[in-house]
Amino acid sequence: MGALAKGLKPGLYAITDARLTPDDRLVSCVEAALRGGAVLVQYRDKSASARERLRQATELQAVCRNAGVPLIINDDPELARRVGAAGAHLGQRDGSLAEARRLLGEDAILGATCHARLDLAHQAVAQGADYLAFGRFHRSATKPEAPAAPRSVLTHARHLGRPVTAIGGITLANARPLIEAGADLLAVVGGLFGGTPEQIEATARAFQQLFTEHHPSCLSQSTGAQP
Ligand SMILES: Cc1ncc(COP(=O)(O)OP(=O)(O)O)c(N)n1
Ligand SMILES: Cc1nc(C(=O)O)sc1CCOP(=O)(O)O
Ligand SMILES: [Mg+2]
Repeated sequence: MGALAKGLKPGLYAITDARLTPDDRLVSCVEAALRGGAVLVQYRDKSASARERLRQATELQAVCRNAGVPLIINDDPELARRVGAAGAHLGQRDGSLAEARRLLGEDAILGATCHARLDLAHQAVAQGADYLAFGRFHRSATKPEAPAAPRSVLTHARHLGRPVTAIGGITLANARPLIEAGADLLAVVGGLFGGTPEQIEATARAFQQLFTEHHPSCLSQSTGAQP
């Protein structure tokens, strides 16, 4: 499998977190994930002020642009517009995908949370989502209240013709069956951003290696890995 629509590539989707990637290490942690080959980054912060969020998102946009990797802003299409990010991720209570599309334009990447529900995925596609996120697949310290999802939803969702993202409690130890079930992207917070920048880089590289093993032709350009 090669590149997906809108320049998306199969691989690790690194999601920031106010606890694990606090302000003083946000940029170094994301840079480490990018060095390890993360193919997509999401800025997700539920606690910072609007002013802090603008500054942090601006910094991450510069880092991601340098790396040639799209930055997605969680919950907030207006912030995505202000910092020139590639797109936004919206959950079921985060407002309309159609309005986000109007605000950000046709080229923007819009992601939608679908939990374990294919009906929500169908709706999201009809409303213009570019990728579909399902989860949670394992216990998540980041979002323990997220409803559980079976791996089979990843396989079924492939028929919808949008990149399929898995999220929730994903680690190197449990990632492979999710890729085998059909995940194009693995969205990870705790299973990536727990350690030092060196550890984050190594973990990101190991996630990417799982994709390379599953799709031997698809990642050599993005990671620099030899086939
Ligand atoms: C890639 C990805 N998938 C799912 C989510 C969760 O979105 P949402 O349900 O809106 O919950 P919050 O992240 O806003 O707490 C996500 N952010 N990213
Ligand atoms: C933000 C989020 N959304 C989820 C969902 O199921 O929709 S699970 C989740 C948390 C992901 O963090 P971690 O990798 O640490 O479990
Ligand atoms: Mg949300």
